[in-house]
Amino acid sequence: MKPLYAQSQLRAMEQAHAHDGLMEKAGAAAARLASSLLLTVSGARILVLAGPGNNGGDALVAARYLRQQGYQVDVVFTGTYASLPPDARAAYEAWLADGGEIASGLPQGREWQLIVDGLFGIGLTRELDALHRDLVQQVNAMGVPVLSLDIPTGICMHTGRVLGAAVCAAHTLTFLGLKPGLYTQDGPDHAGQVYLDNLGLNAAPPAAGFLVDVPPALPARRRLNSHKGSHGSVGVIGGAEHMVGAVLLAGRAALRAGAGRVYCGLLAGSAPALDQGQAELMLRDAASVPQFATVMVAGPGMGQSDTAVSLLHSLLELSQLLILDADALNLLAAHPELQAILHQRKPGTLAITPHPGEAATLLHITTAEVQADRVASALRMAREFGAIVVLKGCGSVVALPDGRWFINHSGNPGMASAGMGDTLCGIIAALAAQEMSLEEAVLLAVYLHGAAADSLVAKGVGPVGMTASEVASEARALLNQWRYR
Ligand SMILES: NC(=O)C1=CN([C@@H]2O[C@H](COP(=O)(O)OP(=O)(O)OC[C@H]3O[C@@H](n4cnc5c(N)ncnc54)[C@H](O)[C@@H]3O)[C@@H](O)[C@H]2O)[C@@H](O)CC1
Ligand SMILES: [K+]
Repeated sequence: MKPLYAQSQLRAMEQAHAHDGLMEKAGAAAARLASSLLLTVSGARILVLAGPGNNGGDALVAARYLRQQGYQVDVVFTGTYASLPPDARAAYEAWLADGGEIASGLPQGREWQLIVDGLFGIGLTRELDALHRDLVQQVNAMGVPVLSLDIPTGICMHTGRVLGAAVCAAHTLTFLGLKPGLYTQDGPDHAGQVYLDNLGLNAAPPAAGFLVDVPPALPARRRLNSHKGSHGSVGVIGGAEHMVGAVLLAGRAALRAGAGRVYCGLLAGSAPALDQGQAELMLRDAASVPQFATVMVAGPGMGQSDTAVSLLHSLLELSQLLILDADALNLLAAHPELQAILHQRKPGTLAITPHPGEAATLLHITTAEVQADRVASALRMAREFGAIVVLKGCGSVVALPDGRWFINHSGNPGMASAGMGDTLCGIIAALAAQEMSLEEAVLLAVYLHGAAADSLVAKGVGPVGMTASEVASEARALLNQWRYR
């Protein structure tokens, strides 16, 4: 896992090393990356966009090095010399002293092989003004690869939100530390490939959060002398009329992620007695399922009937590890008496897995407000519900009641299809049933779920048409590969 930093921490790093020539190092690193990206184009022409702050300073340093290497470099500067911060002013002067020229608008009739975006970095505090919005839109329309410095201009470093308009970069060279906005919400669509240069600062402060970009803790290796009872029992409750499949998907995923036994409790009156496609699943009366299971999932296709409410009520009062999704979350939002029970549960025994719409219902705000700051929304739910939270979506956020948070770095848009959430719940439950803590199970399941989808894309199964069942099977393959090979 890699550390993610808040703006205040990055500022503190900058200030602690104010005399270490960080901007010079940042610009030099940018020039190195730019020329490596341009290897095949000798004498290429590069457009460098420099904004009104230190991000612009980085760009001006990069421009100078690139020009010295023989590239033809056009600089467009959108700030005013008199308002430049000192390092950026020095970079501006050095560029001119080196023979470089400055334009205030895009030169016409030129073609560039690369654009370096140094308009705004972590100092962007508000929506882009009309001038910058227009420039960003023109850049995006050119179809030329863009290297963004620190963060694509227009992306909020904390939230990944687009502030008015944002540069769509092919590459982002980020400095000192990774920013959450590169990895969630709209960040991943704009950042392209992300490279980190720590500018020689090896001692980093404690992280604000973490990027989950490698498999987190795995379940223990199985003892040879083990039996199905050694690998835990998962129960899944839901599946009201017309929604039986949601429970079966969760149950099947739990089997594939290694649960020793899986029980499914379906609420539908017309529910089958057997899963024809997965006879290993044990279908039982919903109310009886918790007595067989060490870990429970409730919510997939559960509906909002009185029976569902009373089942959920009794489940919340039991001591098993519990994962709530879908309708269980809607029920929780609609019934304050259910919420009251949550805080009586032992810490670390409840996980909730809302998508942004369900999160909005739980927090009584709009989906747009949830998405405006996904990390803050997830942390708020973790606190208010005393639960481990997975806020699903691009860059799923895992938040814990003690304030720790994580952004998941696996997955792809092929996962935006029905049943993926049910599969995730089943995987979480199976991992928790195999003696992982619920926190460990959630982190591994979220990463594994996305990694399985990525693996399918690499094999040509998706992103279009990838199914939740395929993801569950691929997750099984990866889990075995990571643990046993
Ligand atoms: N100071 C240092 O030591 C270092 C700074 N670095 C670079 O400096 C960047 C941060 O620099 P700054 O703090 O100067 O911030 P930026 O360069 O990101 O932008 C800040 C400037 O833009 C203005 N601004 C903010 N939002 C605006 C908007 N919507 N429309 C118009 N103007 C707006 C601010 O008033 C300020 O003048 C980093 O992202 C990184 O690229 C790196 O070189 C590392 C070292
Ligand atoms: K930038």
